[in-house]
Amino acid sequence: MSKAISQVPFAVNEPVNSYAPGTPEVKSLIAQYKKMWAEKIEIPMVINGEEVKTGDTVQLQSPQDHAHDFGFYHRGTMQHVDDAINAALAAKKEWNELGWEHRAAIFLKAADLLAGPYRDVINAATMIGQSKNVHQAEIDAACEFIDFLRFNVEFMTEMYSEQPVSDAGIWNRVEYRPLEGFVFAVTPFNFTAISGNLPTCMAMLGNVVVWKPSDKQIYSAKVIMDVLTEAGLPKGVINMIFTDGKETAEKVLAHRDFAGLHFTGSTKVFQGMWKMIGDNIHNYRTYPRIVGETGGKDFVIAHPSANVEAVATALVRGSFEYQGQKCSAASRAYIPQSLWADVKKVMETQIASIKIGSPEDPSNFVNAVIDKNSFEKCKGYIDRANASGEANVIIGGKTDDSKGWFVHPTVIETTNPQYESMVEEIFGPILSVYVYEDKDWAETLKVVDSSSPYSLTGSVFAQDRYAVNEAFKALENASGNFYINDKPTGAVVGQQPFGGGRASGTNDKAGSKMNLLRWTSVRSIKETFVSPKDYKYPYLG
Ligand SMILES: NC(=O)c1ccc[n+]([C@@H]2O[C@H](COP(=O)([O-])OP(=O)(O)OC[C@H]3O[C@@H](n4cnc5c(N)ncnc54)[C@H](O)[C@@H]3O)[C@@H](O)[C@H]2O)c1
Ligand SMILES: N[C@@H](CCC=O)C(=O)O
Repeated sequence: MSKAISQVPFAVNEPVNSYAPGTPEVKSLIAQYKKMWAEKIEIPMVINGEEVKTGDTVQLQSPQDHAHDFGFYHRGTMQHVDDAINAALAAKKEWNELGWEHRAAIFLKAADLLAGPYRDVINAATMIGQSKNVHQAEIDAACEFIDFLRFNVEFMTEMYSEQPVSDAGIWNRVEYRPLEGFVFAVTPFNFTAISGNLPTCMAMLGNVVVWKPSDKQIYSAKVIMDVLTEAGLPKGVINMIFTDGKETAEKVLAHRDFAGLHFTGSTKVFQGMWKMIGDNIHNYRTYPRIVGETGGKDFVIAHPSANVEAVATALVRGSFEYQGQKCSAASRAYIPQSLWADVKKVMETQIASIKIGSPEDPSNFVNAVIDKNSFEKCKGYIDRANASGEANVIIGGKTDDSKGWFVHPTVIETTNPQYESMVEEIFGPILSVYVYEDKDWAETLKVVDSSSPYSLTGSVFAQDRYAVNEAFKALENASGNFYINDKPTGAVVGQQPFGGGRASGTNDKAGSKMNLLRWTSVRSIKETFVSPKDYKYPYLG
């Protein structure tokens, strides 16, 4: 244990590389991409620090070229789930007893490895497996993940420093114990950083983890595990398994030592897991912590005083970066009649200049959606809008699955603010727009607040400060992250703590002290220096 109270390095956000044409960093990253594209990677599970190869292999296909398989992973069974739980529980005592500085050092080292020798590798894996362009890979897989690691170390020490006051003659302390048992991280395909953050932030606090990444993010998940291993993470602390989601949940969530779920993914899956936890509530040693960040139907509302170019640009970037596959993506917009023709014109011009294709060419702004299911889902919304009497596809609408899962940036205009694409999460490059009469601003704020079950992110655009304030108040519970004159995506760790309420999650704010607190169970300690020796109150003589 520690014999000093030490200060961790001050966390600052990792600078984002430009990858401008001709720069050394873009040459290096594209060379890495080509190298990894040509390899056939074999990806085992990692249980108790050992690579586990089952022989039941699944090919990995790239979204931008579905005929190209870049490797395979080993699929596990329920026996591997048991093995992972047992490995985690076996590692618990030693990991918990290791001083926090040693735990912190491992994750700080992982951050430095990602910032240095692994930067191209994790970015390239994210480009190949998840179809992100160089900028989207850089802000996610490199920068956001590095930020999570460094800031969480700082938040952990801030949290540990928060101590109660003590009256004369006594010393009050609190200690932040890890949860009793093991914790379960279930992560989505769309952010490498989230996949890295969910298991690591819990492990940092002394917890032991069973981690099930999405089968669509396995390549970059492997890189995360490689980095953690090189950084010195002891065996069994984080166990990575590639097993069926539902079956795994049924097994893990029925275990007596299950102590917490850290989930990011769709609302329906999270609700199913919450229900399973409820059904098992009598089986547990302790009440499990449940943290879930889930779906979104994120809004942009413009006031008649808004700047046209700013609105149009926020819609183009907010809706189409990473093909709209961000939980924060702008997917419904409310534009006043007086601005609509101009906003539409700027959007048409900007979208016409967007290049679509493989991330291997950094000039492609839009790449492929994750898989066939997503492609079909997007196509369904486009086809139904084309056939609908109350909606029109006014920009884009083209899809092409001949080589990869490409859906062109699409804008649907509808006369019905309750139209399906205005209220349902699509998770693709499709923006729906409802044009309102300028006089209906206040009524439209009510529609924004009430027409979707989600409450993740949202933006208001206005130059009129009274209008900003009106939206701020009317939309108080309509989003967990609220933006004024900015797009609703791109939260930065340490700057905009991220998460939403209603059907969007438990709003425990990833990358913040609020989240870390959920993975601890506080013990209060009171020590009396000179203990009383008589039961009588002073006035009883
Ligand atoms: N709010 C946020 O911070 C945030 C961030 C990223 C993504 N998301 C959401 O995630 C979704 C997209 O990610 P996705 O497609 O990977 O989500 P998903 O719900 O399909 O999968 C998430 C994880 O759950 C697992 N899973 C799937 N079915 C399961 C089941 N029945 N039981 C247990 N586990 C199961 C998957 O294998 C994966 O690991 C979107 O809804 C998006 O809004 C939210
Ligand atoms: N933190 C990211 C969203 C992650 C969800 O997919 C953002 O703010 O855009």
